[in-house]
Amino acid sequence: MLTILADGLMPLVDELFLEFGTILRFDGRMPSPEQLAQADVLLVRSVTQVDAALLAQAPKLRFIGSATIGTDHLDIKTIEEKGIFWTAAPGCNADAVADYVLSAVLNWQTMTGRDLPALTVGIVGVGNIGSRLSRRLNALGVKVLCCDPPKAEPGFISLAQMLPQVDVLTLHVPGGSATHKMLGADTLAAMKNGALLINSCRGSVVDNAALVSWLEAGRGEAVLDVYETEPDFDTRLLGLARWLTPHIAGHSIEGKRRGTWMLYEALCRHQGLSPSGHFGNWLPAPAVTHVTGTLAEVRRLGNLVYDIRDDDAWFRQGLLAGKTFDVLRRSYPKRREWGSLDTTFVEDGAKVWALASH
Ligand SMILES: NC(=O)C1=CN([C@@H]2O[C@H](COP(=O)(O)OP(=O)(O)OC[C@H]3O[C@@H](n4cnc5c(N)ncnc54)[C@H](O)[C@@H]3O)[C@@H](O)[C@H]2O)C=CC1
Ligand SMILES: O=C(O)C(=O)[C@H](O)COP(=O)(O)O
Repeated sequence: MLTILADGLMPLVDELFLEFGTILRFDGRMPSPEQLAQADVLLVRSVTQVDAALLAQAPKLRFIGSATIGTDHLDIKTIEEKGIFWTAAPGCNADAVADYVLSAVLNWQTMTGRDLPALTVGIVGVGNIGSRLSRRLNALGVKVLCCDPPKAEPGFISLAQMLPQVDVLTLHVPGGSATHKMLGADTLAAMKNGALLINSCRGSVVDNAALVSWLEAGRGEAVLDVYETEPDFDTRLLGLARWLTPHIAGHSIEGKRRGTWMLYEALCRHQGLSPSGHFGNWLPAPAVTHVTGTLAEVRRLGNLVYDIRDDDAWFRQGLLAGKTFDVLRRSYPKRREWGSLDTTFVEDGAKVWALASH
């Protein structure tokens, strides 16, 4: 029997992992030394740094699973040197992040009175999130430019080519040394005047000091979910950024459950077992059933499923009330994905399907 040590906010842990042994839960960013000393399996979120210091306290550890897309909180070199198996959950909450960015783009476009087909959006990092976003924006008739040098697909362009052309620049690259401060004073200066920068990947990708100067100079606008200083929050951004959220772009119910399910499947494989059941059993019922409408109503429906402005207001009010970044993340309201809508569209259903599916 295994001792499984899991982040207290991870859903479905008891339901899926009890068959493997005993479950211990931890709250906050770090498990206690006593818990680590007992753990055979460690299940974490992005807030737990799995580094040499943590591993030194966990001599029995054989399996590490992170219910996240990003892996920059895992010291993979040290984990592998110790012969510990590790895995993450690629794509688990990609739809939720695509919903987040779509809401930012559509509400910003309405607010600034720009014409949707005249908008050019640049996507940097065209993996699980970037490609879903590209499909949705294309379905709405928005011009999309893509930058992803590791993929180097035909038609993709460099960041330097993209910066002066786009009205919206949205970042979807992994964190880590290769993308550290990819957006700094020079790159920001190369963007169009009045452009919108969206960062929902990792805070380390944007140089915070350069961003603050760029915003103070009135050169452009920003929508931010992640911060270089996280979990500390630079309060100057409150008066400078258009919409701010506390690293919740991927926090849908579906995305979180999918993340735990992917770790469960990986532990089954690691133990030579077959998963019992399938993920569909754990999906919540559709949020809204049988919506009928036209493509013109996509915007209204989009805000019904997810409206970034509500999360911005909730975050600002929480900070004003003295709550910390981490406390707010822990109390994030329940949120569904576009895919939870059961829609029947009377006009151009194919386009709407592209928005709601991956
Ligand atoms: N704010 C939030 O709640 C969430 C944030 N994320 C972040 O978003 C990131 C992206 O997620 P996915 O799309 O699922 O990852 P992915 O691994 O599917 O795609 C990342 C893409 O970035 C590309 N890339 C790498 N270096 C690049 C560079 N220098 N320039 C341009 N492209 C580059 C890769 O080739 C790849 O296609 C994650 O690594 C994670 O850090 C993910 C989920 C939730
Ligand atoms: O998946 C990722 O990568 C993320 O950034 C997560 O969505 C962050 O969520 P938690 O670590 O709070 O689960």
